[in-house]
Amino acid sequence: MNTAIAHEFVKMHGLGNDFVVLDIRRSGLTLTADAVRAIADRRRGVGCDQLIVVEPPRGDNSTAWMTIYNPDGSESGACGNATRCVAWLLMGETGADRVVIETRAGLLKAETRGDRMVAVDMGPARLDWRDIPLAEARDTLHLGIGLGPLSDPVGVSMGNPHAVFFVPDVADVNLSSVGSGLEHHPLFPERANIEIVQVLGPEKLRMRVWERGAGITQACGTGACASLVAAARRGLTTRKAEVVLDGGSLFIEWLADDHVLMTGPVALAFRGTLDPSLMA
Ligand SMILES: N[C@@H](CCC[C@H](N)C(=O)O)C(=O)O
Repeated sequence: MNTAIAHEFVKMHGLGNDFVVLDIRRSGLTLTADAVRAIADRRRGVGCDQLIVVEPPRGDNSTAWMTIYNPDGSESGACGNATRCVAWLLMGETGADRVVIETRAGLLKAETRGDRMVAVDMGPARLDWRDIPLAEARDTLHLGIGLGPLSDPVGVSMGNPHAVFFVPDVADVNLSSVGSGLEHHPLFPERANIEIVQVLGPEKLRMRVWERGAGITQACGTGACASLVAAARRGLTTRKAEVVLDGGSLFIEWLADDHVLMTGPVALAFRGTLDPSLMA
């Protein structure tokens, strides 16, 4: 471990879902959960919704491995907005217009769609209760749980767990008061990301999110994918929709092979150097 070295980072976001991106492909840094929490702290660290570590590829078919940490120090298998950001950085390095990134959710293929727009194949939506995972066998189309005004979500795994609740109007739900209770519901042994979704039309959804390990964020890429899959499964939309989040829109398509394609913007805010004390 080389925690004494000051590490350079890039601060990026996708629709206001913000990330500290640490490229350790040459430095070989090992991060503790305490270091993740310190870097993600918005007052004493840099501050972010997720800390993203770019590592050397583990297989032959990708450019890099990406590890995703939430600000509470926990690790997630997937992050849609960060995948676009990291893909954009890696494509910028080589000048290529496509790249493959390895994650715990598998190999994710990304390609540029013009100026700071990136499309990522987020892999297949997984709908079996064991994949989410749930604590017991249930029909993932009707999980049958609820809290306050929210009831009966759809369960979807995009490499991370999601519970999608449909509501008449997202503005009427106090997400801060129900988010944590649903994230920690006993049905979700690995906790869950919680989406509330309003159907605006057959190809348009409005979504707000309470992210596992992070709380309310302005956008969640995997949450947008899970919401479109849940809406299409319930017959509320077609398999393609614009998902309007607090931070802006993502364009999601659930392809015939069950893979979910996500297209949206990336933004680079600044570059900086982490003080070694944050990693001690
Ligand atoms: N912001 C993300 C999801 C980040 C991980 C999530 N909080 C989890 O714990 O699964 C996205 O854009 O998908």
